[in-house]
Amino acid sequence: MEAMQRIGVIGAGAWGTALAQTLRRAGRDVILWAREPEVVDAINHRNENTDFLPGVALDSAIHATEEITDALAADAVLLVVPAQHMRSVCAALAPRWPTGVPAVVCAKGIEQTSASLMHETVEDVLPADVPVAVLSGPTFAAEVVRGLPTAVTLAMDDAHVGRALVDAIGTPTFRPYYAPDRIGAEIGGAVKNVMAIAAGIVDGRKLGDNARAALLTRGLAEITRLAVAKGGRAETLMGLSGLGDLVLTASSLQSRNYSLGHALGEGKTLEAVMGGRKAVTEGVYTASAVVALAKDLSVDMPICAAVDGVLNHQADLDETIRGLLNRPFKAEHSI
Ligand SMILES: NC(=O)C1=CN([C@@H]2O[C@H](COP(=O)(O)OP(=O)(O)OC[C@H]3O[C@@H](n4cnc5c(N)ncnc54)[C@H](O)[C@@H]3O)[C@@H](O)[C@H]2O)C=CC1
Ligand SMILES: O=C(CO)COP(=O)(O)O
Repeated sequence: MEAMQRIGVIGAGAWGTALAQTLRRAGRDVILWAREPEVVDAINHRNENTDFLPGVALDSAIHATEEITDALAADAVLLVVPAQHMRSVCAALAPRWPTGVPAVVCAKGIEQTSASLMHETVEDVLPADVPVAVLSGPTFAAEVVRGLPTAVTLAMDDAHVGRALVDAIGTPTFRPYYAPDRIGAEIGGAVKNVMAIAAGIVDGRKLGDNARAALLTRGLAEITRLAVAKGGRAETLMGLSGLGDLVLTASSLQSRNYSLGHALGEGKTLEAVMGGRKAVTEGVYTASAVVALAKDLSVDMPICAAVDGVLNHQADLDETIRGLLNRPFKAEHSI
């Protein structure tokens, strides 16, 4: 397969911007679509994304555009819009998508209206010949954009295209590991956001380090059950896009999801926290979608259901915690 030199990036939030900078470090030509004209202007004229990733000097060769289809003049296209907007954005791209050019899903979430994973949503809308990969893993944009060492999972069935994408995106400080399992990679990335909200609640409520460790371990068991029921591999969840991202996101106030949970645990309301935020907090939307998906697949996901109850059904926080702690004792592994 020919080397991929020109890469389109759809979405110039924090993550799309950090990926564009990474691609420049890898020596690629980058065209970055931003929804906001002021973001296009700031990137092209001041080499900074003042709205979504302020304070970092971007490579001056990153070309931002307001015209979404400009980003399709590329050898591969990264899709970096919030999960609930992925379908409408892909619908705008579909009629002009170049034959056979791979798409890489970089969002982490499950669609609320359909309980679809992002690669399923993208495949629903883009032409059938588009190979769709998933990029996921422990990656705070603010660290990636500065070139701090990071490793990720690049998942797709086709190892040949996967290898070409790894070569196009990878640098010594941004190391993609190929995996064949998109389902596992996506479920790990999406559901860890819900677990991070739960872990933030545990810490904000001062329930202790033991409780956080228990939550994360049982949370990983929940995530793995869902991934396997959907057709993914358990081993993927032990990798960067599973355990790796869960550990990162569920233990740092840098995370929008964890910090939301932390504030809820301290007694703030969802409206008060979200009202002051421009950045997307994916776990808020994925919580209800994951509960619907788990129901479809008959998978028990008590932690996700508890988070959904608190966020979307006015469940009392302390009663919800008591409910989880009073579940019947059971074997640690299915026997
Ligand atoms: N920020 C991070 O560290 C990481 C984020 N991600 C994922 O990347 C995805 C994008 O997140 P961020 O770049 O952090 O976003 P952000 O929170 O920095 O910015 C919000 C983004 O949403 C876009 N947006 C708002 N309304 C829209 C609409 N109607 N249609 C299309 N786009 C719209 C804005 O243009 C902006 O690009 C999310 O799924 C997130 O989970 C993944 C890895 C790391
Ligand atoms: O996905 C992320 C890190 O891997 C970013 O997490 P937050 O969206 O919670 O900030």
